[in-house]
Amino acid sequence: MVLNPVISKLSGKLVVLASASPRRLEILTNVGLRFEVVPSWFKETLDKSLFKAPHEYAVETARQKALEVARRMPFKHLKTPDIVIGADTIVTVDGLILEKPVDKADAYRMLSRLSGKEHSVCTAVAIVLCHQQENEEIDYQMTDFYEETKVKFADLSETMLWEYIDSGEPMDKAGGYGIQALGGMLVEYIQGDFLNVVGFPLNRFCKQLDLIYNHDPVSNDVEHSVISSNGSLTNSIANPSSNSSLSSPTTSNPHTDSPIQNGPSASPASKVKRKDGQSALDDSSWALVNSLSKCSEGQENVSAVGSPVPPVTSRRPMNLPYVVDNVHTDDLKRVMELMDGFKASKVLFTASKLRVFDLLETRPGLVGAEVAQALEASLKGTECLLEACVSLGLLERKQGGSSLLSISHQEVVYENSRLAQRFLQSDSPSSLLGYMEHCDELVWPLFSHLESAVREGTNQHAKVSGKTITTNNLFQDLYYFRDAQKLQFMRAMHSIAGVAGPAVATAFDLSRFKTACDLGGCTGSMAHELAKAYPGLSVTVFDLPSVVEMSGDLFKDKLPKADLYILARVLHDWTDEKVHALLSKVSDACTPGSAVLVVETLLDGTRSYPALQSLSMLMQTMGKERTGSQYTQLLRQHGFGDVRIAHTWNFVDVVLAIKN
Ligand SMILES: Cc1cn([C@@H]2O[C@H](COP(=O)(O)OP(=O)(O)OP(=O)(O)O)[C@@H](O)[C@H]2O)c(=O)[nH]c1=O
Repeated sequence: MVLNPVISKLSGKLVVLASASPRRLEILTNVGLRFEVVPSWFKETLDKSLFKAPHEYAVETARQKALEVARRMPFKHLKTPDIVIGADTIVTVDGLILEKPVDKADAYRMLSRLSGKEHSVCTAVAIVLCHQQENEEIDYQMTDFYEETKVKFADLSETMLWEYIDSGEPMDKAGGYGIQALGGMLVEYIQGDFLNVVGFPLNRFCKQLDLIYNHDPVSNDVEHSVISSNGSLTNSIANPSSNSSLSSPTTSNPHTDSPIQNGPSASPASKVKRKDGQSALDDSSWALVNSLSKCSEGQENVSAVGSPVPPVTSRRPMNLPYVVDNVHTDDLKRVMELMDGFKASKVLFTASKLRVFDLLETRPGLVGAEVAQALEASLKGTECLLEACVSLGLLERKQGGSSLLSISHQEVVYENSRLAQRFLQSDSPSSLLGYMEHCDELVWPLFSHLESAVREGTNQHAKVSGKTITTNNLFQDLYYFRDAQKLQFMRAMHSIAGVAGPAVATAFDLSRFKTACDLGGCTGSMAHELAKAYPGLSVTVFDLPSVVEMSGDLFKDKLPKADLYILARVLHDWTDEKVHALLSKVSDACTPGSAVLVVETLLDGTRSYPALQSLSMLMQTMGKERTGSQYTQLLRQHGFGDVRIAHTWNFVDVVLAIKN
């Protein structure tokens, strides 16, 4: 091949593309490369929070994809490749990593985020060179790189967005679009390598091959990780022909600062050194990975630091935990978090109820015994609770660092974390204590009957309080039954509106409206936020007689006149039948050009908060959360033609619908 002497260097070698992406296959085929495709089984589930920058996540994923295939082929395909190429493409916007959408709602979420903005597309490529030695062991050498391209999207209308999503194109593509096809119509400009966006940075790949195959190994400075067959690793100058001269497989542990032998005990992610000499994970990740590896691996593996690691031959796949353990570690961490979720919630509720955060606001730096005394609680229980709060990031332990073993309890003092100062102190403007109390007292007991709720499809109050709650007596018999319950519910709604209100008020420009009426507006905190954001807007609150002065039943009484109606966390309480009844009333009260602002948590198929909240509504009211398109459809059926959706990434999202 005249055009590219680099590609021709690969002829006669068994080159494997560890990717199922048809785009990568096409790009490499087009330049005359001969290769086999063996899609990687590596699941893209690395914990993104463990990486300092998005490209590090992509690089590590590409490495794992390539390594998985390189390690699998000798056993499953009974042949050893010479070179395995893995890649991973991610889109980053607003500090978020977008991969392939899981469904249409996810694609919608991604594309609406990209609309009108510039974002980055990063493709990482990992190249694994495999060399079978005479004793049949295999040496793996790896090099990696990433390429970044900026892409600017035009403003996308709802119609355009949905037409594109309905074309099916977004589903197998990072960020939910394909620049090479219909998605090209969404793009205003790009800065950088086009093929990098499509999924493979060909130019950079050729340069990398050139460094590997055409340069004098002594003069080139391509540093890359080397994983020998026994799982150990070092950094070396690229020189596949001289694998016998690899330097000793040691690197240093950032925690001990002592040289350690990287045996199979080290986490795959922490084990591989990056080109810049940094571990792919930061220090805190070391602690996490190492502690988790204690759970998932044998003790002798963990204690292998400094001790010789028994050689592993290519015939012993069971002793090659490199890829497998990484997947298991992430999955195990996730499942442990889920199993413990209820304990964490209860720790949060209990510490809030005992007013631990208020105490430490007024008296920061108390020792456990002082907290116990102030709470009139046991020392043993208080210390356990405080430590649990520290582990959950609610409190900070001061003096003596993080090791409980190295300090006596007397020296340990506690302070509120930033999160607690913001959301858990009762005098904070964004305090969530009211909502937390509601979750603890009302929602928590209902959730112990989740199985019945799922089987029966009804609310579970009869099991908890012996009271039958139907949609006819929902508020009077449930939330407003006694003064104490009413106040608790009002505090809950008030605290959510306090946190979500500013984002709701500014999700759309509402300055053209002169009068607004918050239907079911409870304590008026959402109304207050709107009035604050729009000084020209006069807002009234309409709710049941026991709640406000301007009172009435949304379903029975005449609605006050306004040119903007607000329905904040109201529709999710009701069945579709009741929602139709309510929207028809609101629509009748609207004149053309006036509007309704629906404030709800929108189901999007990905976030857990709306999905769990939907179960909560089933158990409380027999209502449910809905998707943006379900609300759009409902509103259109009631004469609201122009429907727009804004995601606030807060408790609630916002739908603005203008009456025809
Ligand atoms: C932004 C963009 C992305 N893509 C495709 O998005 C997938 C990313 O996913 P991945 O996880 O990197 O790869 P994969 O498809 O799952 O394959 P695999 O390598 O087996 O993980 C790749 O396909 C890319 O082409 C396009 O086709 N066009 C674009 O404009």
